Amino acid sequence: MAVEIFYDDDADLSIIQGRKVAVIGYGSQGHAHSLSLRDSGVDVRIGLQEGSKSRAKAEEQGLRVLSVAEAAAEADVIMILAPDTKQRFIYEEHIAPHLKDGDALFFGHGFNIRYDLIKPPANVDVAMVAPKGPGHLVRRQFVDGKGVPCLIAVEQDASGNAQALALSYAAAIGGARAGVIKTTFTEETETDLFGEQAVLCGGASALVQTGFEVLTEAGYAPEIAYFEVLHELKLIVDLMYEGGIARQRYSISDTAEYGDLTRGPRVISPAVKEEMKKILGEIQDGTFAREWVAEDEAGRPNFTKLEEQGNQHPIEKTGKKLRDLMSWVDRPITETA
Ligand SMILES: NC(=O)C1=CN([C@@H]2O[C@H](COP(=O)(O)OP(=O)(O)OC[C@H]3O[C@@H](n4cnc5c(N)ncnc54)[C@H](OP(=O)(O)O)[C@@H]3O)[C@@H](O)[C@H]2O)C=CC1
Ligand SMILES: CC[C@](O)(C(C)=O)C(=O)O
Ligand SMILES: [Mg+2]
Ligand SMILES: [Mg+2]
Repeated sequence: MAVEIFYDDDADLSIIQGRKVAVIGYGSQGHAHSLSLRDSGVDVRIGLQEGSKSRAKAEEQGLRVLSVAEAAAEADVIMILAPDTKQRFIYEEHIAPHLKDGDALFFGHGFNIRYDLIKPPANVDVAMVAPKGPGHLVRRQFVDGKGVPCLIAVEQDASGNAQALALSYAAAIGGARAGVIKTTFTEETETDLFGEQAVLCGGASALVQTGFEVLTEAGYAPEIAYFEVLHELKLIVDLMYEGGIARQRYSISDTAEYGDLTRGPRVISPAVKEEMKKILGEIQDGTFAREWVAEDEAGRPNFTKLEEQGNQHPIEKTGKKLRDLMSWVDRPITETA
């Protein structure tokens, strides 16, 4: 079935401009949504926990920061942009007691609804506006007059206007400049988790690290290995982004293209595809969600260990040295947060 895609002309910005929005969290997504909502003429306040590291940044940007409970009580659209594993506690303690008839509860990712961690009451709209890109680029694209595509979904339409409200919100953060696709909480959650685990983050990071290891273990200079498997990856992906895999293949040499066509499927072999299917199965049957929630509740021992191992990988040291020589590359991921 063809998806529905909406653009600026389909959205009514005045809907979100007529509401009071609370953004809970001021991290990667939170700062991008809040600043762009404000720049789009929306009445926005930020809800943060006591002692939050993010408070100073939000206040420096001229935003009004309240406690989560105060922000939720004041607002009629509450967008939860705190970490997925913390959302249910924040919701139960600080948001649920302040929900009123006609309020809207918004999410930037469907995890807590898809896995039944948050169960909102029947008298509020429950919708999602999920940018398909990192928050810092969501903001950077907005400032540059462009946008990151967004997904919208409505889980509960108490008002009868939840979709128009979600589309209006998506337009206010620049999403409708690029395209807003209608989906469901289930489809967004499962595809987002699969994408980040198998391809965008897990797959790509492991591919780059393994390529670097193969070259350096074979005696090649780490600097050459770094340029080959990491730095140049962006240039190749930029071509895919602009014109698909076909454009990338048009631009590379025919020697590279022959290697691509014949060796690529050996790297991403049928066994890799089978593993990807297993990963998708663990997302669909809730295994991954249960594991991640339990890992967080246990204080993240495995997460911390693996993150540290990643930081110690030799490619990070080589990369830092080389990026220090290319002033334009190591641009702060945002000028605002
Ligand atoms: N990162 C991304 O680009 C994307 C994220 N998403 C989704 O957006 C949501 C937010 O993710 P992300 O932006 O990465 O989160 P971050 O980790 O970058 O930021 C989380 C923010 O929430 C605050 N916070 C933490 N605990 C609490 C609390 N108890 N009460 C109130 N605020 C709290 C943090 O404050 P402090 O600084 O004090 O820790 C911080 O400001 C998630 O649902 C995620 O899946 C969706 C698309 C892309
Ligand atoms: C790809 C990672 C992501 O899903 C994103 C930036 O969209 C995330 O959860 O951060
Ligand atoms: Mg994503
Ligand atoms: Mg994600």
